[in-house]
Amino acid sequence: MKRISLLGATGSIGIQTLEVIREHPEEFELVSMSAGRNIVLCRKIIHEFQPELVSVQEKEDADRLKSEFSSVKIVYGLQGLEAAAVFDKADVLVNAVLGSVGLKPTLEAIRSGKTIAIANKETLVTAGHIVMEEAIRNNVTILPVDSEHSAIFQALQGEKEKNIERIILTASGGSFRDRTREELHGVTKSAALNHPNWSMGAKITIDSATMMNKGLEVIEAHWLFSLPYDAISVLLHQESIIHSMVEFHDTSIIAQLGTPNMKVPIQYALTYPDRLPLLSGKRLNLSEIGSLHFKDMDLNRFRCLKFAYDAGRAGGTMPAVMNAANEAAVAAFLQDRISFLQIEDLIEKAMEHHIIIGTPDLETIQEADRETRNYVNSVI
Ligand SMILES: NC(=O)C1=CN([C@@H]2O[C@H](COP(=O)(O)OP(=O)(O)OC[C@H]3O[C@@H](n4cnc5c(N)ncnc54)[C@H](OP(=O)(O)O)[C@@H]3O)[C@@H](O)[C@H]2O)C=CC1
Ligand SMILES: CC(=O)[C@@H](O)[C@H](O)COP(=O)(O)O
Ligand SMILES: [Mn+2]
Repeated sequence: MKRISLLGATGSIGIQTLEVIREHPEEFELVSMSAGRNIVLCRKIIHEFQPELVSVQEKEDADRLKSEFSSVKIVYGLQGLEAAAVFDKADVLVNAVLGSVGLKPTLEAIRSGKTIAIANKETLVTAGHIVMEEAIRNNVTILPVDSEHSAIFQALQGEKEKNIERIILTASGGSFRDRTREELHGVTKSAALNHPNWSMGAKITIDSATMMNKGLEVIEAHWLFSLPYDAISVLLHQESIIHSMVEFHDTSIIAQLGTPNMKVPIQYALTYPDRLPLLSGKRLNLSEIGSLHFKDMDLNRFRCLKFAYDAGRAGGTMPAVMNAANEAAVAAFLQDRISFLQIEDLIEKAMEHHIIIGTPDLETIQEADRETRNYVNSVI
């Protein structure tokens, strides 16, 4: 029996993780969890899964839940997130919270010896060097949940790092894949939120439309697989059937395929190195699909991908700054405060404005994150 702590239980990945737990009650148990502000769903999850510790974002919500669930330990805020992450009865932390708020709880969970199943890509983007160092120091395994990284991780089983030529992350192209830059002026929020292949939370769906999602994934891959940026490439693949590939020096390419279903990588991270049958979800039928399409990535069309390569190569505080600018800009777009194309303008401005600090510690990263959010909001 694997005992799970789940951060972001009320989100897209969180809900799918709960489905995996529900489908395999003999294998998995939810022992602690966090929600943000969706208290209606949080309450339902507590009733069904009966975790021992629950964290929510706001104190008022925590007070309300305390009066309803006397046998559950209810905590709140950033300290609450950390308490849920390090809960002593948990073996594994599934980090599916949104944004760089996921960083500190991940580090605390690593220090307390938990295996980490990481969906929260912002954690690795902002402080990959610290996270990976801490994981090595504490002999902790970090298992990818992001579909592309899970694909690469699966393709690398039994392979030697020294034989890798490059990895190829596939990108669907998002909601505006077939539009030119000129056609992006005035696009609506609802059009941007209409991802062609995946049903995901709002922020990552916008990241997908700006191609920042792939940019974050390039940096995430750099840390997870210890590869230089020159060995990480991105390929447009509109069907999201090949989730990513590894090319070896002998020219062989190993790819992982499947219908777009996040329960596969979530479940694999929870069962690794074993597998379990997936009890819900469509099997891939290639003859039904018929053909798959591929196209080189145009960095002038998808500027956010270029920003991410630049930030990753620059290193230091720059990836954290790029990420914070993106989080602030996407939040503003979702609140109808800026247009779609202003997202990338704001990220570019924030990166130009920032003076890099090399090999930053956690406090320096958190300060750069705060300053960048303030800067972006002041520009808006
Ligand atoms: N969705 C997907 O298919 C994929 C997602 N990812 C990554 O996984 C992470 C989660 O994505 P997704 O599930 O789509 O996001 P959602 O927006 O659907 O869910 C986010 C979760 O985090 C909680 N949350 C948000 N802000 C805070 C906060 N400040 N404090 C505490 N809790 C908070 C939300 O709570 P509430 O809703 O209760 O307010 C919710 O539970 C992201 O990093 C994303 O990039 C990676 C690959 C695929
Ligand atoms: C499901 C998942 O892992 C997302 O990160 C997905 O990859 C988004 O798709 P694109 O960013 O390729 O549009
Ligand atoms: Mn992904």
